[in-house]
Amino acid sequence: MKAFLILEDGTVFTGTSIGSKKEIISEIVFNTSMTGYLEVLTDPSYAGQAVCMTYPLIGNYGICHEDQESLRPWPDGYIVRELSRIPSNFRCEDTIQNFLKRYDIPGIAGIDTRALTKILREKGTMNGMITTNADYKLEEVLPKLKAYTTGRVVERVTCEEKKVLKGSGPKVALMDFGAKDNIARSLNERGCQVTVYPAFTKAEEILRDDPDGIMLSNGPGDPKECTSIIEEIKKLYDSQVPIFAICLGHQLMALATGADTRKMKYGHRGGNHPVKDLETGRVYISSQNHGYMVDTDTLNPQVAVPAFENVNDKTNEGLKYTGKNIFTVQFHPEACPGPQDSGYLFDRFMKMMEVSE
Ligand SMILES: N[C@@H](CCC(=O)O)C(=O)O
Repeated sequence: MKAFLILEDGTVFTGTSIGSKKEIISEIVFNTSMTGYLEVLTDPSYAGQAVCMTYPLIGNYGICHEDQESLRPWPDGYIVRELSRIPSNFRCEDTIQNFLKRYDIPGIAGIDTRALTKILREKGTMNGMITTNADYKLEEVLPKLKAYTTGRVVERVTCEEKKVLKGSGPKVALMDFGAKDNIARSLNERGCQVTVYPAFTKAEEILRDDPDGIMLSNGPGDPKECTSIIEEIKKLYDSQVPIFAICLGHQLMALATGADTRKMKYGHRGGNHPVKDLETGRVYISSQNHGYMVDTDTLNPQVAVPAFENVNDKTNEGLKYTGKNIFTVQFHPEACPGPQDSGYLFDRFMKMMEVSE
């Protein structure tokens, strides 16, 4: 069956329908990772977006549930050049096709994903529609695409109840704004006892549990939509508990302490983004997935200073908080998929918790 991807600028791609036949409108973004499509699909930060994989063959090693970053796939839609019909891998338990169908996620295959990516890079991220309805009327679709906004998405992806994961070491409170499982895993591997809290938990409740450290997770959407969460993060900042934050967590901490964030032209999503540690000058290759960034012009150096910078476009990739045991990164040190270069940042967090004992 044919499917159509209609972009806000009027471009239409015709391909083959994959997954569900449902019609969706979403923000269209691209990810340049060459592998790890399952981790991308199950990364809650993609909620509210339809993701185009630029690698031309997707699905060839199938779905292995153990590799998932959360319980389900989250994108509104999925866009690929070629979908492997017969995955080959001894760990394979399912196909992308079935996986998308099971969760009612529509997609489109067989389109020129390079052409699509070039449009998004030149004009910036835009909204689009994936539909199997060949009788669509462009003049009716385009105003809908222009009017569409992602809105609040953290509430869709956060856990419902607080849960304690095994461990005997330092107690870490992990705020789940849409956390990838590998964040808790990276902490567990270092012996931490991780307690995962729903995104809207009050700071008082977290602090009452007396954590040794607080971890603010990644998550979907525009950080400025998270107004009530930002209020709680202000209180966490005022406590003396060491804090480490990733991606959305990094943006929320910046907003909570008076800095501003803004939307990037087309964001960073992929497994090979070079980031420079501004203290040592060393460059690490990082996994990234973000469409917003902290505007360093709005930083008050008495509150926070840049700690990492993207080597490609010089955008901010991390902050160190002045006089505080707090540091935050825009990239994903837990990787998955991606290079393990920056995994040492979890060790730094462990040291921060030791020092503050
Ligand atoms: N939703 C935010 C953060 C992404 C994340 O935490 O992975 C952004 O796109 O910039």
